[in-house]
Amino acid sequence: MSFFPAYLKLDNKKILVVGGGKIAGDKISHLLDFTHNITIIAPEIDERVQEFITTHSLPYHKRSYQTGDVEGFFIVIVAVDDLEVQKTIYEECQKYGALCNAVDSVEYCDFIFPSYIKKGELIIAFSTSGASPALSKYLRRAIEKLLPANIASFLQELKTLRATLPKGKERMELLDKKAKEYIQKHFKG
Ligand SMILES: C[C@@]1(CC(=O)O)c2cc3[nH]c(cc4nc(cc5[nH]c(cc(n2)[C@H]1CCC(=O)O)[C@@](C)(CC(=O)O)[C@@H]5CCC(=O)O)C(CC(=O)O)=C4CCC(=O)O)c(CCC(=O)O)c3CC(=O)O
Ligand SMILES: NC(=O)C1=CN([C@@H]2O[C@H](COP(=O)(O)OP(=O)(O)OC[C@H]3O[C@@H](n4cnc5c(N)ncnc54)[C@H](O)[C@@H]3O)[C@@H](O)[C@H]2O)C=CC1
Repeated sequence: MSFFPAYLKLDNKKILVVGGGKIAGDKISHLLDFTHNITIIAPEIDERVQEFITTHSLPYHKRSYQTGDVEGFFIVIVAVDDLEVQKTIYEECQKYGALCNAVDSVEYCDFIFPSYIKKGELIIAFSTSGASPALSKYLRRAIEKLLPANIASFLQELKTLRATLPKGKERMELLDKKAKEYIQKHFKG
């Protein structure tokens, strides 16, 4: 079965990152686009992770993972270089009902990170279901180049129109027409 693409609301949801190396840094930098509610547990951390902790006042516990640490977290990212630790934490997540992402094995993932483009409120995500993260990355870069420079502000314009005009057939037709014309103009579709 493939992964279901969903966009999660992270307000008031606690996230735990276990590990503080290069990959933990990558995951934290992506999470920071969406939330600052991130706790880190790791005996050693890279300079970049230290910078994230300092800049965003993230709670950091300088130690190895201990049984029960996942309790109270909505999402847990296991960015350690040890598959046994990933398996143990994944199993604990199942027990405590936390969503687990293990960076070394799709088998221990309840969800996986997509590659994404964020332009204001437009978020385009790419996933290969774990088959080729590199393909996700290069596809993201290629698609990003095709996007009109003003797409975020155009989206904002549509959002405002949508919020101010009364709901109904007229609003629906106007928004559809504006979106269609914009896409046709920029993509010759
Ligand atoms: C399953 C998943 C789980 C997860 O991490 O959530 C996962 C797993 C693994 N990645 C590995 C390797 C690489 N990962 C990247 C890059 C990214 N990896 C990301 C996501 C994911 N990686 C999830 C699936 C995504 C999908 O479905 O496409 C991205 C998209 C998003 C992000 O990191 O936030 C981000 C690009 C961000 C961007 O720039 O847009 C690169 C390239 C690079 O670093 O430049 C390489 C080397 C090239 C290669 O292998 O392709 C390895 C092997 C490790 C080893 O060999 O030692 C595993 C483990 C395994 O495969 O078992
Ligand atoms: N999913 C992805 O996108 C990718 C995943 N990987 C995988 O990610 C893993 C991590 O890679 P790096 O960050 O480069 O490794 P790293 O060696 O830089 O960092 C490992 C971190 O885990 C911490 N750690 C180790 N045992 C721990 C424990 N019991 N409790 C808490 N923290 C612990 C260490 O202190 C360190 O901060 C590797 O196994 C690699 O194969 C690699 C490339 C991409």
